[in-house]
Amino acid sequence: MAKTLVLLPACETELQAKGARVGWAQDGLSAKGVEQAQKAGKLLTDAGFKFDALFTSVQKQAVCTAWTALMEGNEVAIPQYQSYRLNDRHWGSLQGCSEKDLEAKYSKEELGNWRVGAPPSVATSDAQHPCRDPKYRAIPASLLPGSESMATVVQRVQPLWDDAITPFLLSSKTPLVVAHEASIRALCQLLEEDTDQEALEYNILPGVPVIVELDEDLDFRKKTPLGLKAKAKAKPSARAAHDLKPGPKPKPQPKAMALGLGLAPQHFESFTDRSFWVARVIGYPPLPRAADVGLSCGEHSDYGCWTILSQDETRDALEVRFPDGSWQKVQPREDAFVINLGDMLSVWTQGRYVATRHRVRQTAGQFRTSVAFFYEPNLDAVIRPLDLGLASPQSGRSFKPAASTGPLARGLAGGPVVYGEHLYAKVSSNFNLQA
Ligand SMILES: O=C(O)CCC(=O)C(=O)O
Ligand SMILES: [Fe+2]
Repeated sequence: MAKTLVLLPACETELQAKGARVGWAQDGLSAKGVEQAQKAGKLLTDAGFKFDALFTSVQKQAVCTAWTALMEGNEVAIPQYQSYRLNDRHWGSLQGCSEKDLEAKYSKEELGNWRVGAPPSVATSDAQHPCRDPKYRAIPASLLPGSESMATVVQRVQPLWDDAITPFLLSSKTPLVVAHEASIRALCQLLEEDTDQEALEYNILPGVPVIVELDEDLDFRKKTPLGLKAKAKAKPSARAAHDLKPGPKPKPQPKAMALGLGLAPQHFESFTDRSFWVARVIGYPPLPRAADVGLSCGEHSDYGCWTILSQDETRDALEVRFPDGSWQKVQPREDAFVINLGDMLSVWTQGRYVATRHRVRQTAGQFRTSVAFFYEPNLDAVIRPLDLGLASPQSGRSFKPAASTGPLARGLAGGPVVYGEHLYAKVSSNFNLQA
């Protein structure tokens, strides 16, 4: 059964009416903001919504919006959960500044970068830093930001989504989430599995409720703003009728990997949202049958997350190394792909998932073709062992570290590896790029 979630973006505040950025400041609604919230409440009541729980930030703006809206209906006995995880984005030293002041003080480029990236941070000694605010006393200092990028807002929102909101949805209850432009954007980004740039395109308007439909596994189906007049559609031109209609973007999401490791489905998204994936069609001319050691593709493990490999019908070519050191043939099957786990998956899981060592010996008298899709982390992703509650690294078992030096060795020993560094080290040792 489909699930429904209602998101209500907080209404205009006094500071916003003056063109300033609120961030984490406490700021009540402006007269216009109160009207926006009342209108939202009427829309939700008229549409027949009944809520089982209310989630807000700990900011006046969201709490006032929520209750002004709810006062328009008769449902006031709802459990309310407040969390700093739904706060607006912390704008660091830009907080409270008007757009005009910012334009005078900073370059267009800087302001452009801070749409996605973190603006200059406030120090913990600064009154604007949340650690100075008794409201956040119970929250570990390391979680309280001095400024935030879009990505860190997503990280902040995610645990609340995973641990608090999803249980309501899974038991078919309808939660109302009243939060801020940035936290609602982050929540939608998580649900829609979009990148920061894609999320910048969302139209999140103060006081305009967004009805989100999810399927029974909580996968995103669609979101619809309530009460916005649909824009008149331009008649399609003859040319447009011939254009390819863009479908949903293919986004290989390592969800199964996250779920299989007991992590939240989106856990790997920030490591792979700019995946350095590669797809290769590989041709292997036959080697002379007599060639004992002639290898078409020498022993190696793949570099990143995993590889999906399709082999043609040539038999006896691909071989996989087993823990006892022996080589086993991996014969092609029409109904199956070969999945090779990569080095970074080994680092993440401390060897629980072994990066398969494999090679190709193409001795059949025919030309062999294989197609490999290498799914890799972002080049700048920092990979370090996950906290999976493993008793100890399983290096004693079947896991044989493939490198004794370099970034991979560091990763296997528990340290961080930047994927691009590992890739470069591996490719340069394979192809002698030092020259
Ligand atoms: O062609 C194959 O079967 C394997 C290719 C491979 O392992 C690779 O290119 O990394
Ligand atoms: Fe490979």
